[in-house]
Amino acid sequence: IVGGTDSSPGEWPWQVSLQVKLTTQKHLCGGSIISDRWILTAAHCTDGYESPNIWRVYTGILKQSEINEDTPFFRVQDIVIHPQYVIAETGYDIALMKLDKPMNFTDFQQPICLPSKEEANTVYTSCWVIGWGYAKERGQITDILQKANIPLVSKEECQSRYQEQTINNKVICAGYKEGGKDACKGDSGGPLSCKHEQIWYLVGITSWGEGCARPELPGVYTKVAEYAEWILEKTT
Ligand SMILES: Cc1c(O)cccc1C(=O)Nc1cccc2ccc(C(=N)N)cc12
Repeated sequence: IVGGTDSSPGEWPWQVSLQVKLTTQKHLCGGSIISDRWILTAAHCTDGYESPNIWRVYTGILKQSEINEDTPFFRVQDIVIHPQYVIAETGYDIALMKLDKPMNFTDFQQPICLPSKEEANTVYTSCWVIGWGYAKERGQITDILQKANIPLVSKEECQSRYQEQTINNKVICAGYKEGGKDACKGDSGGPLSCKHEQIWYLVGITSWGEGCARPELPGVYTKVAEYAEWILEKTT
């Protein structure tokens, strides 16, 4: 996250760190808890890492430095990638990870609400992007989970900024005209969480953007409400 601030323990209990263990282990992406066995993330996070066995899901974590050989994690039993996904910029950047066993919900790990298809045109006024991703374009993974509140941007404004891509109703854009606050590499797959009538909803999944936090170049997020049926079909 560029231009963010440190999160507090338990502030974003649905946020997970998705890590890959090969010869070494590293944080690759964020993700969101949506039930006791399912994590929602971005399909592009699995590019080149399609095998469920190499993934480790860390829940209830605030700092990456909390993670060591003794830190408990969930294994991944199954990865479900949207069938129409090709690359982030052309959409359908959504994937599900099924955990090897159900998690117990606590103050530090619990699900976020999915918006329904009917709520696809709700006007959200308080949205936050969260993650351990780069704090600048040529950056690195941060230790403490970062948060930044970002205003949503209309589809028309977003399309005018990205002439080479198609900005349709299945994505949602967020950013400041002057830049400065945005998601970045390593935040992918994480939530764009919006509070509406005292309830938090998973409105977007961090997907792509030209650079990070550049003026007039908003972040592009998979619009979760457009995939409510697909998610229910795959997880029930
Ligand atoms: C290509 C690239 C890097 O190599 C390093 C950092 C950023 C980039 C880049 O252009 N964009 C990005 C690459 C990977 C994931 C990204 C996620 C969000 C955003 C966003 N602005 N909301 C930009 C991303």
